[in-house]
Amino acid sequence: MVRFTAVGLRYPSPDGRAGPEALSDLTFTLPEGSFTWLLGASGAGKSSVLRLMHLAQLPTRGDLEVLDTLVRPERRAALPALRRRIGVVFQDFRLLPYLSAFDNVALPLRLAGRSESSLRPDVTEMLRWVGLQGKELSLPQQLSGGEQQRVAIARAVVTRPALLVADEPTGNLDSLQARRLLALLTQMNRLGTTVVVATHSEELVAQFPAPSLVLDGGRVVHHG
Ligand SMILES: Nc1ncnc2c1ncn2[C@@H]1O[C@H](COP(=O)(O)OP(=O)(O)OP(=O)(O)O)[C@@H](O)[C@H]1O
Repeated sequence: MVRFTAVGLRYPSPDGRAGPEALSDLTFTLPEGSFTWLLGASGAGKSSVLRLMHLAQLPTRGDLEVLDTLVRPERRAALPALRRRIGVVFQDFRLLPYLSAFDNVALPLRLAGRSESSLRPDVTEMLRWVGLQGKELSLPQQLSGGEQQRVAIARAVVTRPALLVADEPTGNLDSLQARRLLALLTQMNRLGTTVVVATHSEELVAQFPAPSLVLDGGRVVHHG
């Protein structure tokens, strides 16, 4: 479950002083196991909301609960463990260019201290799930955009996250690849993961109907 209660976010301005609020008075709840579209014009605050959800940013006011944990600056020590339960997919993939598809997907498991023998079947299964069997040894530059994004999805879900957030994950894909990617995200959702996807694509939203959270000027203008 993700709950925002009167959350505000203020980024520092270039002179180091507090800038204007990028997000104001956000109050909403995303139930466990839900799928939510995050919509709004450019600059409305979608990425900022997702950054709060995956704990890359802390609110400057209000209460934020992620996976039933109240996120507070004074509880910073608890954040790394909470972050490990959250998967993130970015528009620009953010794969490590010098690692193979296998090693990109294996990375979060290696960072969590999993042994090589125990992670190998999980990584192989994830790459098969996203349709990349046979491409395990390919470097990102040897893969198409859609294939790279599928590696990024496999990397985000290999740890079996309880929450998966995706920021414009289909922005660099053609419509067929975008539909395939959404099919994977909805499949994860059916398996119990809470999923939040920010997008500009009305076409995609029409193809995968689900509740939406709509932002305008850093405020929620519709949820449902
Ligand atoms: N690191 C930052 N420092 C200062 N201001 C920021 C920062 N990141 C975002 N903002 C501001 O916060 C507001 C919301 O930006 P955000 O990136 O969340 O919008 P968005 O809806 O994701 O836009 P887009 O669809 O273009 O990605 C904007 O006014 C933006 O200028």
